[in-house]
Parts: sequence; C-alpha cells; structure tokens
Amino acid sequence: MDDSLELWIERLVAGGEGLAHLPDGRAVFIPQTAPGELVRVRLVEERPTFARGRLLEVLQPSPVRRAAPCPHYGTCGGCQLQHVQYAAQVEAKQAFIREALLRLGQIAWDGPVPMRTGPEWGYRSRVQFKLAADGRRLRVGFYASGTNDLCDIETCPLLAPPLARLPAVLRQQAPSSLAGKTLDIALGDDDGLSAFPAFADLPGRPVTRRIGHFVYTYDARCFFQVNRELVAALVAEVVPDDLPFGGLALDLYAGVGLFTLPLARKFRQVLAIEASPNAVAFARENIRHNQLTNAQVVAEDCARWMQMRAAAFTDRVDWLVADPPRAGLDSAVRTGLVTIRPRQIVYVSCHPATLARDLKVLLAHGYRLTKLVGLDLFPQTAHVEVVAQLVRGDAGN
Ligand SMILES: C[S@@+](CC[C@H](N)C(=O)[O-])C[C@H]1O[C@@H](n2cnc3c(N)ncnc32)[C@H](O)[C@@H]1O
Repeated sequence: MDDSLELWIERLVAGGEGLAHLPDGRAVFIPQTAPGELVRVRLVEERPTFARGRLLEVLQPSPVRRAAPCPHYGTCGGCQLQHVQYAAQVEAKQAFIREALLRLGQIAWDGPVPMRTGPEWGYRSRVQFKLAADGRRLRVGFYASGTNDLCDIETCPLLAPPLARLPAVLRQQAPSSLAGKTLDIALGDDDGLSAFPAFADLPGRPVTRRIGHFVYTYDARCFFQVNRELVAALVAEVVPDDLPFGGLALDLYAGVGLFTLPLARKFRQVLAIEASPNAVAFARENIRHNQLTNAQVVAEDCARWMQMRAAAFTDRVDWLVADPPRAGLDSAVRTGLVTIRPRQIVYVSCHPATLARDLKVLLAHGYRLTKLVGLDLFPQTAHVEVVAQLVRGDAGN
C-alpha cells in the first residue's frame, strides 16, 4: 500500500525543515524541502499536534531550490540548507528570529532585522573532526544527521581552504590513537593551525588573529567565533565604533576576550567573566599583549559570580555584553541582570529560542528592545547569530 502523501511546503522553520500541514491540520516538518514546492512525503513520526516526514520526491520544485554542491549533503549532519539558494536562506533566518521572539517570548518586534552576510562557502576557521578506526585505516568526518555514525568526508565546502584539505592529510598522518576521538582544529592568520589533542604533524601551539585594532591569541581548546569573514562585523555590532566613552562595562561569557579588548578602548574599566580556565589564561594574555591596563578577567561561572557579586554592582554598569552558549542565560544570571540594572545590555545569541526566553524576562523588568541584528555566521546550516540591544527604561538611548 502506498502510504505516501503529497504536500505543499509553506516555509522553512527554525531547524531548517520545511513546514507543511496535514489534512487534519497538524504541522509536518520535512527536512530538505524548500518553500513553495510540492513534495511526496512519508510520515516517520506522528504526535498528537505535529508530525515529521521524510522527503521521497520533489514533484514541483521551489523557485529557490538548487542542487546542493557538497556530495555529502543529506548524509552528513552539518548542513541543513545547501539545497536552498543563499538569498532565500538569509530571508528564512530573518523570519526564524522574528518567529522565535514572537512564539517563545511573546515579543512582537516590528522594527527591521538587518542581516549581515559574508561569503557563503569557505568561511569556517574552526572545525571538530570525528575520527574512527576502519581496520588499519582512519575515517575522518562528521556525524551523520541525528546519529553518532561517522560520515567519512573527502572535504567540506564550509571550511576555509587550509582546513578543507585536512581530512585527506589526517587519514595519512594522524596516529591511530586518535580513533574514537574528536579532533579540534583552529586556523589562525598566515594559515597557522592549532590542534587538540595535538600530535607530531599538528601541534597544539596557539594561533593568532588580527581583528580590527587587536591581535588575539588562542588555541584549539578555546571557543572562538567560527566565521572568519564576519567576526569583525560581529565585534562592530557589539562594540560600535561610535559608542561614546563610558565608565564601567561587563563582558559575560567573555571567551578569550573578543569583546573585552574593544570594550577596554571605550570604557574606563572592563570586567570580563569566563568559566574556562584555558580561555581565561588567553584572555589575560590578550589584554596584556594589546597593552590594555583597564580590563580584568574573573575566572568564574557567570551564575555563581552573579549570586555573589551582582548586588555590589547595582546601578554602576553602563554597558553589559552577554554572549552565552546555546542554552542561554542561567536563571541566576537573569536575576543578577535585574539586580545590576545595567543602562544598556547587548545580548549576543546563537540560539533565537533561548534569546526569546531571556529577553522576555528583561522586558518584563523595564528594558526596551532597541535594535536587533542578525548575522549569518553559519551559511548552509539552520543556525543564525543575533545581536539584541536593550536599554533600561529610565536610561534613555
Ligand atoms: C558563545 S562563547 C562566547 C565567547 C566570546 N564572547 C567570543 O565571542 O569569543 C561562550 C563562552 O562562555 C563560556 N561559558 C560557558 N558557560 C559559562 C558559564 N556558566 N559561566 C561563564 N562562562 C561560561 C565558554 O567557555 C565560552 O568561552
């Protein structure tokens, strides 16, 4: 019996799937479909309020559908949107941001959401390869979609060229002791590479990057923004060049100091909070190397720091940057922000859903959302970066 269905795809939604509706009104999410196309689908999961489908055939292709350039697309779990023309990816991500704010934060933002974009290929300067043994041979790649099965890749078109060459090199040169491990690699200026775990052909020495007026040093264990083409644009959104000189700035989830350094040029004092001891060591070194004397880094979990220190900072902070991981702000950090009452908050988010949850709390405590900017730091994937600017209600712009 043919249990397939024909459905029209209405639009793309947050995970990158196409959305359609069943005759009974339930939403169906179908990966690798594009807006405005007619597809044949088989349902693979049915719930009372929604279902998931698998694409069997495109019957009438979307005007924005294209052939995915990467031969691993569809198997490798890294990309969700290669089959969609780039302009339509960007438009969809703008909608993801608005929709998350509305649905999860009840925030009806009717202002613009400008999107900063760069090259759609070859942009990644950081990668995590998965390695596995295959007899005497090493397999190198990424996990297949939704599994821990390794998809052995030749190359990846998202990687900057010095990283894109590595799978073939690693198969030849990586020690077999790396089988079953994840290998982190960071690319610096002048094609310098840092690996963790390090081995003879790929050392763990730090790399350096010049971004704007500053030089940053870090190694493969550290978080650093993956998109080498847009990192300067991100810094400019978070610490604008025309920001007037101020008193005290806080940089929560500071990493190796990407925003701490430019903040130190704009504020009399900067306090950065970061939990990873390795990132803290590099952030301190970066402050010293860039000859800044007015920034300190506290090695602490932001939630703990807030619980211990927030009250001492009430009404003293002019500018607060928060750039948490995908999980967003811990509830103790949200409470701490309400206690500190910074005049302005810049929230940098890689997950609009948790951003929406956190903004809802801040707006309920007298903040106004004054600016939203999207940055497509992750072309071909469903991920998007958002910078949200908030002003305390009684603080003016
Ligand atoms: C999204 S990254 C941002 C780093 C930095 N702002 C940048 O753009 O390079 C988040 C950072 O928060 C740190 N982190 C994660 N959880 C934390 C916590 N609970 N308290 C403090 N830092 C944390 C991570 O080590 C990482 O460096």
